[in-house]
Amino acid sequence: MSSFAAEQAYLTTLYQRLDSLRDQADERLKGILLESGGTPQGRAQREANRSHYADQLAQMNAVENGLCFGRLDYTAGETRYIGRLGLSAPEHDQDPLLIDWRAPASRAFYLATAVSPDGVKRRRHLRTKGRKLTGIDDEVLDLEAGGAGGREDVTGEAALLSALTAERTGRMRDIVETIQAEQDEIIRAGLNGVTVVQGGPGTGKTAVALHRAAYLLYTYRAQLTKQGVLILGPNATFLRYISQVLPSLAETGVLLATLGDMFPGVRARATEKPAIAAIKGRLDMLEVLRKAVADRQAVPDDYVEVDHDGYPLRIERSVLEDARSAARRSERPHNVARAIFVTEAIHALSLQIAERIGADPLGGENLLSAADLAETRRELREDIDVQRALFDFWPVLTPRQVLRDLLSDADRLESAGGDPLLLRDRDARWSPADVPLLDELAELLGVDETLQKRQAAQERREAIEYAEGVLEIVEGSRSLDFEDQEEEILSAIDVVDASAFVERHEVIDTRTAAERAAADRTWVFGHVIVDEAQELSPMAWRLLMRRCPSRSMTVVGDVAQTSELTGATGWEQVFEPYVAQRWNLVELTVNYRTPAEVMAVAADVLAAIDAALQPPRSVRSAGVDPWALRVPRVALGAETIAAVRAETAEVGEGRVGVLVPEALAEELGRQLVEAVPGAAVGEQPDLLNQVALMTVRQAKGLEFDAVVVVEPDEIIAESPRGLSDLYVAVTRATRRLGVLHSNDLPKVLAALAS
Ligand SMILES: Nc1ncnc2c1ncn2[C@@H]1O[C@H](COP(=O)(O)OP(=O)(O)OP(=O)(O)O)[C@@H](O)[C@H]1O
Repeated sequence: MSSFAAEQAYLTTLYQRLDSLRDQADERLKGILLESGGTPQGRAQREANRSHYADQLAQMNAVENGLCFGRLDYTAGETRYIGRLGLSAPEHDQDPLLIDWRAPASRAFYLATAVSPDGVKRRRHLRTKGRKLTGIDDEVLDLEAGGAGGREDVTGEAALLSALTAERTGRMRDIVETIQAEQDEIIRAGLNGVTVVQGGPGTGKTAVALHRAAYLLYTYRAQLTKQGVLILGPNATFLRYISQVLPSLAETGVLLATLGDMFPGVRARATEKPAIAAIKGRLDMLEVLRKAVADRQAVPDDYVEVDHDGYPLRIERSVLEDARSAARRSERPHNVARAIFVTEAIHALSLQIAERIGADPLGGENLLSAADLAETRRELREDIDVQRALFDFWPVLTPRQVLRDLLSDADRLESAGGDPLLLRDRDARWSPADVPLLDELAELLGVDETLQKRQAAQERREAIEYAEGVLEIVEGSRSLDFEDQEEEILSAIDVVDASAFVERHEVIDTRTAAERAAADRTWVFGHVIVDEAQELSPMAWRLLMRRCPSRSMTVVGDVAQTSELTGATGWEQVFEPYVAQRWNLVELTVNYRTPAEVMAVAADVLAAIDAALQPPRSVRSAGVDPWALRVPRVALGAETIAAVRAETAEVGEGRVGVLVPEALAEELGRQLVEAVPGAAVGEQPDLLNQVALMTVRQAKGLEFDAVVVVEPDEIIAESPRGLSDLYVAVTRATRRLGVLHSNDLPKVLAALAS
């Protein structure tokens, strides 16, 4: 049999095995779905089994394409097949049919080279379409057996180049078939500690981050399935761009989010001026927020008077000041310390009343007993007017309320020491830079647990009430009157039955850790991965560190691409405050995206950002020179359309990205859509369209077969980090780069001027 036929036969065996395992899981799942009743534990176990088989099925469905992509032949005669999933043989004592790419036994597939073959004689890449084998690429690694050939710095060169030159689709693909050695090292690093991956554009940072998530979930499954893994990306368009990678690797338990999603209940998507976002991102905001909360703990100029028990009761400033000092001294969050404030104030007021009504007319000791005083305190506590007055001086606050009030009220802002530039409309939508502020406020305010407990008790009471109603219908008996106190409920009804009923009917939480984490501000993740990490502000880092007290993190980024004004220009400044020196820096040096011709242009821009920075080395040339075209300003729209048409013709099914200055985005977008219906423009362009026009900020992390950069000098001028923006823009291309300009070409692009 030819080796092609033999490999096809093996693939067929693998798919048959996959089908049979899938049928088994399907049968079991159906069986479970038919079961009902049982004890609460039994139901919980059933739910666990259900989700186990459902996950298995989802995984097996996900790996249908590219199930097996590699084979290793060892000098000792052994052969291993590598794939997206491990497949055991039908007989338990036989070797596995397929080894998961993440298993230690697969490692040689990514690392073995002719110089250090690690016992591997031949690495074979299998190319497939559906269940059919379409091609085989072999690398002989045993120098004595036949010589290596090809390049020493990449593994699986043919397969790699075919992946890199493939047309883009608007969605990132997994790279599991061609992970390179320097990437593999990072993907398989241990779970603990902070790993910072610094790498130039196109070095595979995003790819590495995603494959690392898949690796960690495979290797530390029990721990991470419970706690979940968070991947934080720069914006929603980017998250959509990467959204297919983990499912194609059969992993779904990861929360993909932007900073704007990190405060449950808020979807912060509003855009704002970079300068405003920068103010919000600086650590000075901490003091402003502290002051804003303290300002809510106000006292009257003199006193307030309320009606208590038919008499006027004066609440003096000094009473409130003392109560406030006691509450502040506790250093508890505002809503938690409120109980102290109220207790202290009530105590002082009760003494005031005692003075009035218990004074001995003969000048002796106060006539009120301790019990009388306690009764007075109870009455004060229950007096709605007193409650209201105290609420005004120490209200229960929510983060949204405090931040909205602060940012929309010039007096509050000034009093808190906030920059007047922050002032905005009261009904303005939340922006991503607001989220760390909301989170910080949530910490400063805390949650009044008595309130929370009361709410939980109330919910349970309602459930019992409902259960009791159901039992009542069943028994055709008594009606009940519920009081506020739970104890009273306990004595009033046969709670054992009703609460047992509630328990039995409580919904078992079937959400994954990722889903539960998304709804819980205080969720602590097992691992946090941050992409485009250079953009995060110091305030945003504080939020993230709270979500990851174990500091088990992978942070990928490029300090030369920083756009945000409070973004990082060095990694020390980010991590020093949290982990001192205990973080690990690794670098990626090879650019897989951008061909050498384009990278030569980018290198000049990089040199202008910082002469000490080295551009990553391109792994290939495209054979096409980047172009620049000077056009009259009035013809910019028409010329952009013409360039888009020309580039579209060049890239076949591939994608064309038009990157424009912020100030021109709307107008050029409008003209483009008129001429090229379906072109993606606006705040969240749909990358599945063949042509997309956006600002550089939106294009962070994305790539296109052809990129047209419009008015580069304006891109530079728009921001103090304009050169970094231009660097990002020119490095988005996988094949072709063009520049349209009506003004002079910026000096950094002089190489294009010929
Ligand atoms: N080992 C690999 N095999 C195949 N393709 C790869 C490999 N590494 C990277 N790529 C491809 O190179 C391109 C760039 O990768 P990626 O987007 O992860 O880079 P990046 O470092 O995050 O870039 P940027 O900083 O510009 O956002 C992607 O299309 C990715 O699929």
